[in-house]
Amino acid sequence: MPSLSKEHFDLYSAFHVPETHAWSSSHLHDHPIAGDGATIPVIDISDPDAASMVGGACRSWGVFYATSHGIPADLLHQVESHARRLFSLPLHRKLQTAPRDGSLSGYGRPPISAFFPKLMWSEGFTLAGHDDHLAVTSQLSPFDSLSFWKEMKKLAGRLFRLLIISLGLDEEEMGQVGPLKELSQAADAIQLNSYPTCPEPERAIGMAAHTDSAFLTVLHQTDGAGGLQVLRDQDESESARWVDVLPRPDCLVVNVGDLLHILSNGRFKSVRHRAVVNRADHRISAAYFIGPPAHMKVGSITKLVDMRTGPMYRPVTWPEYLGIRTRLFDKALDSVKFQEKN
Ligand SMILES: C=C1C[C@]23C[C@H]1CC[C@H]2[C@@]12CCC[C@@](C)(C(=O)O1)[C@H]2[C@@H]3C(=O)O
Ligand SMILES: O=C(O)CCC(=O)C(=O)O
Ligand SMILES: [Fe+2]
Repeated sequence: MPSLSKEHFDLYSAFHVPETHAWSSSHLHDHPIAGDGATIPVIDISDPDAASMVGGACRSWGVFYATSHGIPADLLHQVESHARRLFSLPLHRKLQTAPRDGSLSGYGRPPISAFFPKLMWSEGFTLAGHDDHLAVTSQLSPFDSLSFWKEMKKLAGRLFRLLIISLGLDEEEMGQVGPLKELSQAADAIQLNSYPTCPEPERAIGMAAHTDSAFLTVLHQTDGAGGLQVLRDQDESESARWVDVLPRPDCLVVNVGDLLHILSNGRFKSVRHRAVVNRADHRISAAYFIGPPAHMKVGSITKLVDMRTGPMYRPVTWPEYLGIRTRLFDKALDSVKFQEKN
């Protein structure tokens, strides 16, 4: 019997998927898996035409691969080995950094675990800011992550600017988004995810289907079998399908979050995604989330609002939105929507 600490099943020594981690087929097979036809956009973000390509991908897919992203390969490698070291520690050591007194930061299950009757085949470190990154991981696996946080924030600022340009906004039309332009004042967080190999991957899920709440998520994943899938529901003619987001060399995965969907008055799609597991490959991912400063209310950019129908969503701050999601999860976005005007 694999070792069981008081509340954590040891995923690393499991010979089967226990009932606690066994998901129903109806949940896991809610949509078919797309054939290899579906191709997620791969965008060179230093291309002169990058703004319209990034804008187009975020409208239709809500996700794309970014190349020429400028994050040094050895920095990504360092973060990956830092994460592997963290996750390879004994469970009781990792549990010492479990989130305490209301903080989000620390080792454990992703916050969305609370919404599901079954446990996911993954573990994670949630880091709500660089200071938390230091506080949580310094006694476990010292790593100076500051340059990673800085580089990811700079990249996120580049991507955000491309999106704003693609919306055709000029300075004053930026309105309250103005100070956000370079995202220098933005708030950010990192989620390190570990998906151990699974003896019965068809019965488990690494990370259940969700949308991210922030403006943008920039994700680095280890090479190998992959596991991230995005839901492509392009049009009525075909049912929605899960599309694999396989690891690609020199590519980071960028996806739109709920708050960018709100800011763009619904133009950019907050893509639903999940992570499946496999028998052979212990997968790690590092997701960087960037959003508005904690006190800033985010509503639809005025220029994008059709004056007849008014804005789609009411303004919320990121913390407010996380609170709404804690209560309503998948219904969070609908709960901040102004009722459809008939
Ligand atoms: C700043 C963030 C963003 C969070 C909450 C908080 C810290 C942890 C992030 C995640 C990481 C795992 C999926 C998710 C859905 C989750 O449960 O925790 C993310 C969530 C969000 O994107 O809303
Ligand atoms: O590990 C992945 O590929 C997805 C992780 C994710 O969706 C998240 O951390 O929000
Ligand atoms: Fe996510």
